Order: sequence, then structure tokens, then C-alpha cells
Amino acid sequence: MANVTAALGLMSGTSMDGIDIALIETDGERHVAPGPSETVDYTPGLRALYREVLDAARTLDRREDRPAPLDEFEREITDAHMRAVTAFLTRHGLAPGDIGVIGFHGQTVLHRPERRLTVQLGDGARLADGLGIRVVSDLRAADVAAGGQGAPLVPVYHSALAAGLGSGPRAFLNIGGVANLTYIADGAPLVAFDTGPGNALLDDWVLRHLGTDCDRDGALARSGHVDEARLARLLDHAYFEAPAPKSLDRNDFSLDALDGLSPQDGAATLVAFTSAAVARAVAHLPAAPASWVVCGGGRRNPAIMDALRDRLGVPVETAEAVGLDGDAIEAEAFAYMAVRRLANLAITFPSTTGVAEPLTGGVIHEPAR
Ligand SMILES: Nc1ncnc2c1ncn2[C@@H]1O[C@H](COP(=O)(O)OP(=O)(O)OP(=O)(O)O)[C@@H](O)[C@H]1O
Ligand SMILES: CC(=O)N[C@H]1[C@@H]2OC[C@@H](O2)[C@@H](O)[C@@H]1O[C@H](C)C(=O)O
Repeated sequence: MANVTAALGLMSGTSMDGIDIALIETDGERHVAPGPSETVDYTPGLRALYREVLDAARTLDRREDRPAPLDEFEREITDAHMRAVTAFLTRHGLAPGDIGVIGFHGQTVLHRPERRLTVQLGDGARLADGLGIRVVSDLRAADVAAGGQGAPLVPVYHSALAAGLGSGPRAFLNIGGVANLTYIADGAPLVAFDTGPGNALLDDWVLRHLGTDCDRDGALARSGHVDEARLARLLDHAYFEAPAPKSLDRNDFSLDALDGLSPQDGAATLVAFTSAAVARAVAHLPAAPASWVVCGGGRRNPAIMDALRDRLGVPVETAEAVGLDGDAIEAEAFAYMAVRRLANLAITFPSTTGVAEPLTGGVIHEPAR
């Protein structure tokens, strides 16, 4: 096979739970061989700093600005990624010279494509120099600068994975902090967009009421009842009517509509919100998917999976059920996109981000040593 590269992908998503690392071998086209993967948790200190940084980032006008504490946070997460890669390589008996490229997503702190602004913190040059490995970073910026949504980016990789799963209109649903889908049908362009909230609102609600990171196994939501009136209020948002392509910032929805609810009923209502938003997304697809493959942390929440099955009425499976690793797909995708960047292949398309022409993306950083 021509030009197969060993590539590492690094993703730290809007849930801010940690860094996902995945190794794949790929030609950036149809050949994809996933290797080992792991997640390295962020420290509680870094998670707390992220919440401060999200507030500070709201006022940014230029993607290169780094007012405090963004500068400190960027250094800290870059170094956390560096340590994570070093440990990963050691654990798997690999040397920097074995890796052709790293795809480094960084941490999104602001996403306002309508202002042609998307900000991912993470210093690609520092990472490349520190590790002695070529890095591709800032994979969203070119798309947004060209008028695209800059998200979701993973569809190009979902499409490569779907090629190995047989035919039939299928949707991949990633439930991270925000949820996004990719619709794949034979011979048709990909359709992709963010569906609405994923886990982030539920995480915020649980942090506020229980002081814990997430509603582990959906236990809180399963002990509550959906407040249908509040759910209707949450769904009464222009985003759900808007045609695709479209994308969201982590903070586009708030918990205000849930004020006064018990922790249990609030959690149940948020699970209903996530699943109802996915069901609303079907109207924006060329046809209803015959089945759904769910990846991202939300697939571990049985309350969310049950709610999706109820609302979608077709098979809804975890990535594992079709032989994929649902925790690693996003990180694998950034490895795949980095290889496509090196080959100048497109990573975004008119039907996935609304960009006018298929476009590659990412800045290449060659290591100084
Ligand atoms: N056992 C579990 N029970 C309930 N929820 C879970 C469980 N495991 C993970 N989650 C949820 O998944 C979230 C992490 O998801 P994931 O790692 O896909 O997020 P992410 O990488 O930040 O996503 P994205 O980049 O797509 O926003 C956690 O914050 C939590 O809400
Ligand atoms: C701006 C940004 O970082 N968006 C993330 C976020 O998390 C999920 C959803 O919102 C998706 O649009 C995207 O991430 C995935 C990896 C993507 O671009 O495909």
C-alpha cells in the first residue's frame, strides 16, 4: 500500500474530561488500521481553569489573542499533551521516529463561525519541538476563514470507517459535550452537523447539584421524570429549525429553563433534550437513517441510549457493536486528518461544514530538532 503513515491523534473535547490519544496507520484515504488508544484524565486543577478560560474567551475577537488566563492554560494543556504522548510511546515500545505525524486538536474555547472565529488552544510548534515529531494543529481555522462552520470535522473519517461496514443509509452519532452526526448513504454526499447538546449540560447540572463529574450510568436521570413543559421550552430554539450545515459552541444552551427542578427531574429532562434534539435532526437529512452507530462518552449513559432508541425507532448501536472503539474514533479522526493534510487532501466539504469547495486544513509544524 502506498504511503501508509503511522499517525497519532490527540483530541480534548468540550467535555473537558481529558486527552484522548489514538494511533492509526493510514494512507489518508480508504486504508485505516486502528492501533492502541487511551484517555489521560485532566487534573481537577486544569478542569477548573478551563471553566475560567471559557468565561474569559467569550470576549475574544481575534483567534491569536491570548489574554490571561488563556496563555497559561494553553501552555499547561500543551505540556499535558506532551507528557501524555511521551507516556503513550513508552508504554507501547515506540520511539518518536516511529510516528510520521501527530494531529493535535487542542481545546476549543470559543466557536463563533458566524464571526469567522473559532479558537482552539494548543501550541503546535511547542508540541512538535518538545516531542521531536511533526505536528498538524489548528485543523478548524482554514474552514472557518473560508466561510465554513469549522465543525464537525470527523465526518471525513466516519466515511472511511463506514466503507468497512457494508451499505445502507447509516448515521454516526458522536455524543461528546455537544452531539454531532454524519449521514452516510451510498453514492451521496456526506451530510453532517451538530445536533444539539450532548453531555455538557448534563455534566454541568450534575456538578451543580451533586458536585460530581457526570451522571454515572445515567443513575440520576433514571430516577427522575421528564418535565415536558421545560423540555418544550428547551426545544423552542431557532437552532433546531435551521438547515444544515450548522455547528454549536459548548455554551449555546443554558440550564436556565430547569431552575427549580429536582436534580433527578432536571437530569431526566436533559437526557430527553439530548435525544429529542437528535430526533429533530432527522428532518434535515435526505432520508431517515436505517440505523445509528453511537460513539463518544454519551454511549456509556444508558439513559441516553434508551431515550434515543425510543425516539428513533430504528436500531441504535454502540460503536463497539459494529467493531469500532467508540472512545477512540475522534482521536483517530485527527490522526487521519493530519495525514490528509500532509497529502493536501480535503477534510471539509460543502455538505459537512458549508464551505464553498472541499478544503484541506491544519498548520504543519516541523520539529526544530
Ligand atoms: N459511564 C458513564 N455514564 C454516564 N456518562 C458518561 C459515562 N462515561 C462517560 N460519560 C459522559 O461522556 C462524557 C465524555 O465524553 P467524550 O469523551 O466523548 O467527550 P469529548 O471528547 O469532550 O467530546 P466532544 O469533543 O465530542 O465534545 C463525560 O463528560 C460524561 O458526560
Ligand atoms: C468547535 C468544536 O470544537 N466542536 C466540537 C464539539 O464537540 C462535538 C461537536 O462540538 C463537534 O462539532 C466538534 O468536535 C468534533 C470532534 C468534530 O469536529 O467532528
